[in-house]
Amino acid sequence: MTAPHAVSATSATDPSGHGGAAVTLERVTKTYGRVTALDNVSWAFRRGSFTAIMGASGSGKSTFLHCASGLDRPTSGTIRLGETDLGKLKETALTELRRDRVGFVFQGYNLVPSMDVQRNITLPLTLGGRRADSGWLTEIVHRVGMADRLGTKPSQLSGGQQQRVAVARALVTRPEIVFADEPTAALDPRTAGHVLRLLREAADATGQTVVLVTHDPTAAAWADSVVFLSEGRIVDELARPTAATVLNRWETL
Ligand SMILES: Nc1ncnc2c1ncn2[C@@H]1O[C@H](COP(=O)(O)OP(=O)(O)OP(=O)(O)O)[C@@H](O)[C@H]1O
Repeated sequence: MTAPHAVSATSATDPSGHGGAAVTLERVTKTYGRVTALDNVSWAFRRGSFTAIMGASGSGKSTFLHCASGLDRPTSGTIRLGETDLGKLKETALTELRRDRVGFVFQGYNLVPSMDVQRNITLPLTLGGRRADSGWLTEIVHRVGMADRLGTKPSQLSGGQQQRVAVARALVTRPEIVFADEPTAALDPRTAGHVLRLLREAADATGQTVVLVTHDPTAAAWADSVVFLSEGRIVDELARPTAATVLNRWETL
């Protein structure tokens, strides 16, 4: 499956300031001992945009995603989700923010084996003591094509089906932003295309902001723009990417 031409943004930055940004990083640095994994990074993800993050192994992609999503705290700098300064939140509040306002999709699906598809999808709501909005639940279950598998356990699903359940789980709280870390790395190209289409739809149909970490130029081509990391810094941005232009830019970095 090939990616459609990117449809909306030509830039992930927000020229109007923080008001239009889902997540803003200001001079964010993350060090591990002597290693500087993120080096004074500033960036804003415009609401409703779909951005791919690319870079060589060790360039800081996972660190970027973990800091931007509140999974980890930077050594210095400021990260805001909307107007909320993550650095000002205590651990419990940060956990609740991640559960209620952020969606995550990982390479390994991370479904709970003992729970059926429906319970896996609604888990973030259950953990937050909330009930599913039945209209929204029905919509996302149909969107990911799992309406007839709600009683199935993850072990009875293919990798692509499990990842579609994980996407539904990421969307069930209507998060402001969805972070996806190599979500298609274990999938064949056609199945990967199905999963990427779901992320594209999340941005286009529901205005969610999507940030995708990937090594794959074909996957990156589903995004509105590609941000390139090298040695912990943002070194380039490519708008309206195609697999060919991503590959070309990658080779000339
Ligand atoms: N927990 C950690 N402890 C020490 N060093 C770390 C830790 N996490 C990351 N690093 C280092 O920080 C740098 C950036 O790592 P990061 O995992 O963010 O890169 P990446 O671009 O996601 O790599 P890959 O594509 O291989 O997953 C690397 O030099 C890595 O060794």
